[in-house]
Amino acid sequence: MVANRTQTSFHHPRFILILLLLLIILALNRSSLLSSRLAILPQHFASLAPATILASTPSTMSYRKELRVAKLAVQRAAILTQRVFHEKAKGTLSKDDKSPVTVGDFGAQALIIHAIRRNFPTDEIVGEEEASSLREDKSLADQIWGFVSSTSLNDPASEEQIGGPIRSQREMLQAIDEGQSPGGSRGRIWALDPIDGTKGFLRGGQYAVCLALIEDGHVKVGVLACPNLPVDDSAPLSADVGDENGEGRGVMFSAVLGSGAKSRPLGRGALETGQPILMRDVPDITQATFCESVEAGHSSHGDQAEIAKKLGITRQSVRMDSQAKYGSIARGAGDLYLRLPVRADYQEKIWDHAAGDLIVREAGGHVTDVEGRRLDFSLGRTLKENKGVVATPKAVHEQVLEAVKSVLSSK
Ligand SMILES: Nc1ncnc2c1ncn2[C@@H]1O[C@H](COP(=O)(O)O)[C@@H](OP(=O)(O)O)[C@H]1O
Ligand SMILES: [Mg+2]
Ligand SMILES: [Mg+2]
Ligand SMILES: [Mg+2]
Repeated sequence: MVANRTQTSFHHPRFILILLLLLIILALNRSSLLSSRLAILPQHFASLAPATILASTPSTMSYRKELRVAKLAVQRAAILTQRVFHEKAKGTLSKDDKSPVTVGDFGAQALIIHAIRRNFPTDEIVGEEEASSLREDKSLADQIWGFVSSTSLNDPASEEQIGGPIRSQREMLQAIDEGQSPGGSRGRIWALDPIDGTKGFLRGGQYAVCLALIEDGHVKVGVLACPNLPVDDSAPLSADVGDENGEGRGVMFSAVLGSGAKSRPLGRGALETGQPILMRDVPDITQATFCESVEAGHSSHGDQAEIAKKLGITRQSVRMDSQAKYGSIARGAGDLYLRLPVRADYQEKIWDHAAGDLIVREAGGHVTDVEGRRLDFSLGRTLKENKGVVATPKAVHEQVLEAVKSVLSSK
C-alpha cells in the first residue's frame, strides 16, 4: 500500500512540474544566466525553487545584498570623511594632474574596497585613488591608518556585514590598490569615488561618497552619501551648506535599476530604507533652476549662462561641487544639471557619474552628454565616447539639449 501511494505521488502532475522546473533552473545556473532569466519566470514558479539554489546564485535579481552592502560601506566611509574634516586632519597631497587628494579620500577608499572584497570577492573595482604615494610617505599612511582603524558603524551586525575592521596598515594599503580594474563591458564592476568634489570637501562645501555597481556595462545600483546637503528633500537648492555643526545636514541617495530612487537621512540607522524621490515637473522652463560645478575648469560657466539665457531662465544657477548635483535634481530641489566641456581632451571618469546617472534616471530624469548620447560606462575607466553631461527631467530634455547644441555649435 505504502509503495503504491509513493508511486502515485511521483506521477502527480505537480511533482513533474516541479521536477521540470528544477531541471530548467539547474541548466540556466550552469550557463550563469540564472539571475537574469529568473526575472522573467512568473513569481510563483520562482518561489517553488528550493531556497538553497536561490541563495547560491551570484546575484539575486533584486540586488538586495549589493544595495545593502553599498549603503553600509558608503555610510561608514562618510563617517570617516566627517571625522577627518572635523579633526582638521585633511593631510592633502597633490596628484600628478595637480588635483588634491586627502586622508579622507584614501581612508574612504580603503574601507569601501574592504567591504566589497569581503562580500563579492570576484567582482572588479574601478576606484579613483591608488596607494603608491602613501608607500613613500609613512607619516601620511600612519595618519590615514589612525582614522581607518578607528571608524566603524555603531551597529555591530551591520559592521560585521561589511567585513568588520581592516586588520593592519599593510592590508589597508592593499585594499586602496585594489581599485585598479581597467573597467569594460563585461562582468560586475564597482565604480568608486571615495570623495567626489575633494575641493568642496577641503573648503567645507559639498562633496559626495559615491559607489555604483556596473554589470555588463550598465549601472544597476547607485549610492551617494552627501554629508553637507540638507536632510530635508524639500529644502530649496542653495550653495550655502548651513551651520557649522552640521545640524540638519547629511543625506544618502540610492537607486536600483527598475526600482526607483530613494533618499534617507545619512545619520539615521543603516536599516532605514528611506523614501522615494522624484524629479520636479517643469511646466515652464523659464522657471527652472540650474546647478553646475563650482570649478570653472570643470564646466564652462560662460556657456551655461548663454544656455540659460536662450531658454529664458533668469534665476541664478546654483554652484556646488560633486555628484550632490545629481542627487539635488533627483529629489526636485533643482531641475537641470549641465556639465559643459572646457578642455576638448578631457575624458570624464566613470566614478564621477555612475551613481548619479542611475539615481537621476530612476527619479524620472534623462541623462545624456552634450550631443544627446547616453553616458556609456562600458568603455573602461573613462566615458571616452561622451562629452559633458545634460541631466534633466525627461519631459524637457529635448528642449534643453537643443539650447545646449545651439550654444556650443556657435562657438
Ligand atoms: N577638466 C575637467 N573637466 C571636468 N571634470 C574634471 C576636470 N578635472 C577634474 N575633473 C573631475 O571633476 C570632479 C569634481 O566635479 P565637480 O566639479 O562637479 O565637483 C573631480 O572629482 P574628484 O573631486 O573626485 O577628484 C574630477 O574627477
Ligand atoms: Mg580626485
Ligand atoms: Mg570625483
Ligand atoms: Mg574623488
